[in-house]
Amino acid sequence: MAAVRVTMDVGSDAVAVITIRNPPVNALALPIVTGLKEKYAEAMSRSDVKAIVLTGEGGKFCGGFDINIFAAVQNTGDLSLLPNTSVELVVNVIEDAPKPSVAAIQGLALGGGLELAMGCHARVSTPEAQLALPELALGVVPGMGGTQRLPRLVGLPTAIEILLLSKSIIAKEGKEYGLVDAIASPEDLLKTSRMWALEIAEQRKPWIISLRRTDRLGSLSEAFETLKAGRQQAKRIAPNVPQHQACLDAIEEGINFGGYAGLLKEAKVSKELMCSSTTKGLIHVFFAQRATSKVPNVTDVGIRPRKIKRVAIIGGGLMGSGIATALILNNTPVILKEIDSNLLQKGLKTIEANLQSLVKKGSLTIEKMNKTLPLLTGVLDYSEFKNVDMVIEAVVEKVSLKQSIFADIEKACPPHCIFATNTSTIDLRIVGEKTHSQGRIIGAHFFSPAHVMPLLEIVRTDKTSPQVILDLMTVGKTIKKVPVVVGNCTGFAVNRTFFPYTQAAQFLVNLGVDLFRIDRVVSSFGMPMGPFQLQDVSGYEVALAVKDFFASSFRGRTLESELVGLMVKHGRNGKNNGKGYYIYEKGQKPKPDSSVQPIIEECRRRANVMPGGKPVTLSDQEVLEMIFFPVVNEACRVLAEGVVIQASDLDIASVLGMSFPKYRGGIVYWADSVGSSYIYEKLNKWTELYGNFFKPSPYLEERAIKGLPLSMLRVAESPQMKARM
Ligand SMILES: C[C@H](O)CC(=O)SCCNC(=O)CCNC(=O)[C@H](O)C(C)(C)COP(=O)(O)OP(=O)(O)OC[C@H]1O[C@@H](n2cnc3c(N)ncnc32)[C@H](O)[C@@H]1OP(=O)(O)O
Repeated sequence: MAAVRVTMDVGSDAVAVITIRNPPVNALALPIVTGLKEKYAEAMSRSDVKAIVLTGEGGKFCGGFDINIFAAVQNTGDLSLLPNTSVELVVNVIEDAPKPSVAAIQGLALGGGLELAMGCHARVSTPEAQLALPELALGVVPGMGGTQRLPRLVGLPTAIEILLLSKSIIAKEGKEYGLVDAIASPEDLLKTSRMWALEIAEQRKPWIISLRRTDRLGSLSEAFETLKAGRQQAKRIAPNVPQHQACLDAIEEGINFGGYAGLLKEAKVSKELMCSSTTKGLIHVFFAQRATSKVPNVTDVGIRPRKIKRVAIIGGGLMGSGIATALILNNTPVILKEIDSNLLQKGLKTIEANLQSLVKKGSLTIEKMNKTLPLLTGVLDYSEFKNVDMVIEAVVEKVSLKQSIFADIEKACPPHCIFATNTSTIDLRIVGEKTHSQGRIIGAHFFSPAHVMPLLEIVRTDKTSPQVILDLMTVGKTIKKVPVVVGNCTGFAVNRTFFPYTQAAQFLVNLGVDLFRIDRVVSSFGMPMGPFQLQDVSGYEVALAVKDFFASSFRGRTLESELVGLMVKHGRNGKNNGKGYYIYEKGQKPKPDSSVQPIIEECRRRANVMPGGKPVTLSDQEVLEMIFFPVVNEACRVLAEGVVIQASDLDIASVLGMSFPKYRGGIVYWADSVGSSYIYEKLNKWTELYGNFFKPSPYLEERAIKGLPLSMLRVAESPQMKARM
C-alpha cells in the first residue's frame, strides 16, 4: 500500500513544492498533519527556499480532514484525538509564516482541504476542480478556519449559501467569487503556482492573509441582516439539527470580534458538536454508504465490469421514463419500448419534460439537454433489441405480463444481455420462471422519481451471476445512484422493511388518531412528509397493487384497512387528480382536506378496532413509536434472513429510498440508539392489546434479552431460534 506522507521538492527557482500523498483522496490523516508541519519547518529554515507551493498527489488536492478520526473520537469520547489543525497548522505554520504559500489545486479541495488552501496566500486551480466546505452535511462545522476565511474571501452572503447548503462549486465559479486567484490548465498548474508564489515573495503580488481581511464583509448592519436571513434559512432547511446555527454562531463571533476570535469560537462549537447524536448519525451514514460498494463474492473476486453501451427500457410510464431520463442524462443511449404509439409518445414526452424541469431548476443547461435527447429512441417492437446490453422492464406489477415479456426478450436479445426488472415487490424467480436465463436476471429497483431519487436497490437471487451484479452496480454508479445489493424476497429490503409503516399509520387512524396529526408527528421526526401525504404523492394504485403481495407473503402479521379503497370509491386518487387526504392545487402547498373526515369515519366503523368504541389517547411519542417500531421489527427479519449483507446497508437503503432522516443514521442505527429492549417491551405490550402485527420477531427478542444491538448480525443462534425464524 502506498505510504501516507508529505514530500518536499525544492526547485532551482527557490520554490519548495510540498505535496500531500494519502490516496485515494489525500485526506488529512494525522501523519499528513505532522508531515506538513515538518516540511514547512524545513522550508522555513532553508535559505534556498523563498516561497512554497502546497499541492496534492494524484490529481487531487485534498478531500478534507480524515473522517476516521471523527469516528475514533465518537467511539472513545476522547476529544484529545483531534489535533489543533486550525491554529497550530493553518495559522501558525502556513498563514503567519515568513515565507508565502500558494495552493495549487487540482481535482478537489473539500472541507479541511479547502481550508488549508484558504490559509495560503493565494490559490491557483485547474478549471473543473471541485471546491466545497461540506462539513455541515457531516454534522460538524468547518474546523480549520472555514467559517472565518470563506466570508472574508467571497463575501458573507455567498459564504453563507455555500456553507449552509454544503454547496460544491467549480474553480471557475470560485474565481468569480474571489476564492480562487488564477485558473491554470493541469499542465501549467505547478508552473503558474510557482511563479505566483515567487511574485508574492518578491512583493510583485500582494501577500494576502485572508483571516485579517475585512473588505468583503460589508458594514456591520449589512452583516447582521445577512446573518439574520441565514438563521431563518437554516431553520427552514435544517430544523432538527444544531450544526447550521452553530456555524452561523462562529461566523457572527468573527464579525463581532475579529477572525481570530472567530477561529476560537469555531473550535469550541466543533468540539461541542463532535459527539452529538446528529454528528454520529451522519458520520455513520458516510461510512455506511461507502461500505455498500464492497459486496463479498462480487467486488472481491477479480472480475471487471463490462461496458454497457446501450440499454432498452420496456414501459414508458412514470418509472420507465424516469429510469430512461437518468440513463441518457449520464450519456447512456436508451431504446424505449411501448405497446402503441400513443403510449410511446407519452413516454417520450415525459422524458423530455423531466429534462426541461431540470433546465428550469438550473441543474441542466439547454445545450446539455439538446445533446441528451438524441440518445433516446422510441420503438414499438423488439427488432432493435439485438443490439442492447441490458433491458430494464418497468411495466405494471402484473406477474403474467412480466413473465411473457421476459420470455420475449430472451428470444430478442443477445446472449450476454442483462435482464433487469424494476418490480418493487414481486419475487424475481417468479418473474423469470418462463426463461432459461436465471443467471442474468436481476432486480433494478429504482425509487420514484427515478431520475431524482438516489437509491438503486439491486436484487439478486441465488442464481444471479456475480458478473451481472457487478455490471448493474457499475451502471448504477455511472448514473449517480447509490447501488445497494439485496436478496430476493417480497418487497426486497426497502419496501419490505417499510410495509408496516403505512399499515401502522392506517391502524392508528382506525384507532381514532387524527390522520393529519400522524403526518405532522412523522414530519417533525424528520421524514419529508407523513405516510398519508406520501400515499397521495406515490399514487393509490401502487398501494392497492402491493397490498395483496404483502398479505400473502407475510401471513399473520399484516393489517388490513379499507381506507385507500374507500378513498378511491369516493373519487379521490391522491395527487393524480388533485384530491387525496390533501388538496393539491398548482403552485400551492398541499392543504389537509377536512372533507375526508366522513370517509375516515366510515373506515373506522368498518374496522371497529377502537377499544370500547372510543378513540384511544396517545402522546406524539407513542404515535411515532407505534409507526416506526413495527418497521424496526420487520427490519430485524430482513437482517435475520440475510436480505442485506450488513445492517448498515439497510440504514443507507432507508435513508436514500424512504428519506428516513439521514441525521438519525438510518433505521437500524436509530433503533439501536433507542435500544432493543425498549422496542421489544413496547411491541410486546401492543401485541397484547392489538394482535400479532406488533409481535416482536425472534431476532429482536434475542437481542433485547441479551442486551445486544440490532446491528450486530451474528449472534450464536440456538436451533429453537432458527426454527422460529
Ligand atoms: C476540520 C475539517 O473542517 C473537517 C473536514 O474536513 S470533514 C471532511 C470534509 N470532506 C468531506 O466531507 C469529503 C468526504 N468525501 C467525499 O465526499 C467523497 O469521498 C469524495 C468526493 C472525496 C470522493 O468520492 P468518490 O470518488 O466517489 O470516492 P469514495 O468512495 O467516496 O471515497 C474513496 C475512499 O476515500 C475515503 N474518504 C473520502 N473522503 C475521506 C475523508 N475526508 N476522510 C477519510 N476518508 C475519506 C472513503 O471513505 C473511501 O474509502 P474506502 O475506499 O475505504 O471505502
